[in-house]
Amino acid sequence: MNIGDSIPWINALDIQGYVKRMKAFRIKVDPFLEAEVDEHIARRHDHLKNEFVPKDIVDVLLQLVVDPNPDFKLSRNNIKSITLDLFAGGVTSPTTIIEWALSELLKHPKLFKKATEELDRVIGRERWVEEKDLPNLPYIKFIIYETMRMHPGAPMLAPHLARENCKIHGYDIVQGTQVLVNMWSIGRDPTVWDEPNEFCPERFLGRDIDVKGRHFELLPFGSGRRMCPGYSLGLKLIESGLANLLHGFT
Ligand code: HEM
Repeated sequence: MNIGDSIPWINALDIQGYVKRMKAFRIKVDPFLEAEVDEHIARRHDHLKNEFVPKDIVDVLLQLVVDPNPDFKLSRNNIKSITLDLFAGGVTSPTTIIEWALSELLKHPKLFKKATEELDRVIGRERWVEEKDLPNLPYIKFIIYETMRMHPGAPMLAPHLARENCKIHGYDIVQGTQVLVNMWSIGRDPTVWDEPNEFCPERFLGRDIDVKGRHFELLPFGSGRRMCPGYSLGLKLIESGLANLLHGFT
């Protein structure tokens, strides 16, 4: 967390050095994003005589730039920012969860064995795990749910803003207040979870809980209209990444 977000007069001091690091990162990553956008524009021009068929998200975003009657206008900076957002969401979040899952499994060899037994039974030793196999690997899914309960990728989700005055648990929340949902402490709350500090994927067995934002005790992707739009892709990346690592290595 950036302390300056909560105590605005401290913000200018940048005491954690986030703004400095962000600016350094921008200098590093901007040439890459510029090159991507240029390359896509060039490819678009090459196809100008034939009908251009967008191949990826940058093509789609560029379409919005040239659209004569857009619902909203995108700038080059917007395209670069959205692309960077997708990299951050699509790469760092899933890999963090996979690392936590591996860390827990290394501490719990019995669970590790149970996971590899499921893989041997469902997939066999002759091939890798594919996307179509994922619905048949419930134990892998429970490991991931349990990992996200104890180690949510975004422990405070993203900051939200109260659009109107409201009351939560007897507290008055004034319109315009920044609201943070502490997913980390909900995931460790003993009134919600039995033995919350124990890593136990079996707790999900036979329970109707998923991570789609419907069960407020487990919201690693948030909930409602600002919920993570990449949750389905994110889950598949984690499930297939973890399953293949467990399947291929000891
Ligand atoms: C395991 C992986 C992921 C986790 C744990 C995760 C988690 C989250 C969380 C907690 C939020 C904020 C939700 C809220 O405050 O209510 C969020 C927002 C977002 N996520 Fe993800 N995410 C993951 C994967 C992805 C992927 C794969 C993408 C895209 C390729 C993505 C793109 C986004 C974007 C664009 C937002 C902002 C949405 C908005 O503000 O309206 N995420 N994510």
